[in-house]
Amino acid sequence: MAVTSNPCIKVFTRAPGAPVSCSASSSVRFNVDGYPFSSPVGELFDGDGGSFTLRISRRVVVPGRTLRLEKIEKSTVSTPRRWEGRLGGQSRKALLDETRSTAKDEKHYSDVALQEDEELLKQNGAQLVQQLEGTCIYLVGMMGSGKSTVGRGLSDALGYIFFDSDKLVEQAGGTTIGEMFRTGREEEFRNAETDVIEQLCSMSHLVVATGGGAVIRPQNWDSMRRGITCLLDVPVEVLARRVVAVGCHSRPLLSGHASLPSEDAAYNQALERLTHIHHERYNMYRRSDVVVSLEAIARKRDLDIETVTPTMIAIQVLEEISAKLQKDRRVS
Ligand SMILES: Nc1ncnc2c1ncn2[C@@H]1O[C@H](COP(=O)(O)OP(=O)(O)O)[C@@H](O)[C@H]1O
Ligand SMILES: O=C(O)C1=C[C@@H](OP(=O)(O)O)[C@@H](O)[C@H](O)C1
Repeated sequence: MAVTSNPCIKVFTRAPGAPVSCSASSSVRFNVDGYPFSSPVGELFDGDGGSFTLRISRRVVVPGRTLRLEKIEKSTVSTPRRWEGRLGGQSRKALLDETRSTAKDEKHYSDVALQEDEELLKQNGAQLVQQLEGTCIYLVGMMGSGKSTVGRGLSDALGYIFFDSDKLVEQAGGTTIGEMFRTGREEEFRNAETDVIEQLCSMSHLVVATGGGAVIRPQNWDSMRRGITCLLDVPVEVLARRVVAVGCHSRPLLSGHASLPSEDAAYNQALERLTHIHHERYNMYRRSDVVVSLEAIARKRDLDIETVTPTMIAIQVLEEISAKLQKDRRVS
């Protein structure tokens, strides 16, 4: 993933040879490997019908390849709806699967109840997207708090694009996070994470699952403050159970060098490390614009905390963000 200032990229219309007609108020929206960009046509030059070159004035991620233009829109603030067809179905299914597997005891949740939540999430998403006007959402929180799982569902409900910053760091470095930590390159990982977050923050219509440690760097906050930050607050005992269930190999801060004799031992080790990290970072996590607490959702719905589904959490995230936006509007 290369970062370039003032890059020029060649853009082709969907149908080669089709005329490109843009008015001064148009904006061009397209995506590169799933990264959405938009650029006012003021920066567009060399149009020749089927293709034209676009100068991008902001710092953006440019893989240096030919792009296919998806749409030219008449307004600089465009709706993200056009992404729905491509991304929506799949991530909605993923969230539903995750939610169903979370509802381990099927007696807790009938299909009707699950569908009602799904419906509510969709409705809340459709309402909030109007208020958000493309503002990005950054999910922060401890390892295992559900940033990736909940983030996918949120992006689907909003018609936003979802990114997991850990995955982008791995793609950029051509290695795994586990490998970077194992070979003593945590600093390199943190720098790459900062780069990725900085690049993402120049875009719009994104839900970003940040890495659990993104909050430790003020520079990351400077980037994330361009959007809305949301903390997923999950008790450490729940986190430990989750990460042990999937194995700690992809979370190097939790896995030791020696393999542990039992699941109990793995749980105790994870709990101890998570408690320590949580204590160290607590004040940084609390800087988030909104806080979504798993305990509060469980109380509100009169549920056992372990049975709160990702869909329920995504609904709460939308509610908290909506309340924050309304409050901000009242104040200004
Ligand atoms: N609400 C939930 N209930 C039960 N398990 C969950 C929930 N949310 C996430 N998980 C599980 O916890 C693990 C960690 O979730 P993940 O989304 O990867 O967290 P993060 O991105 O914050 O590290 C995954 O195995 C996921 O399936
Ligand atoms: O808390 C941390 O410092 C880390 C959290 C991980 O991300 P998840 O929160 O997605 O597990 C990953 O970025 C890396 O292992 C470091």
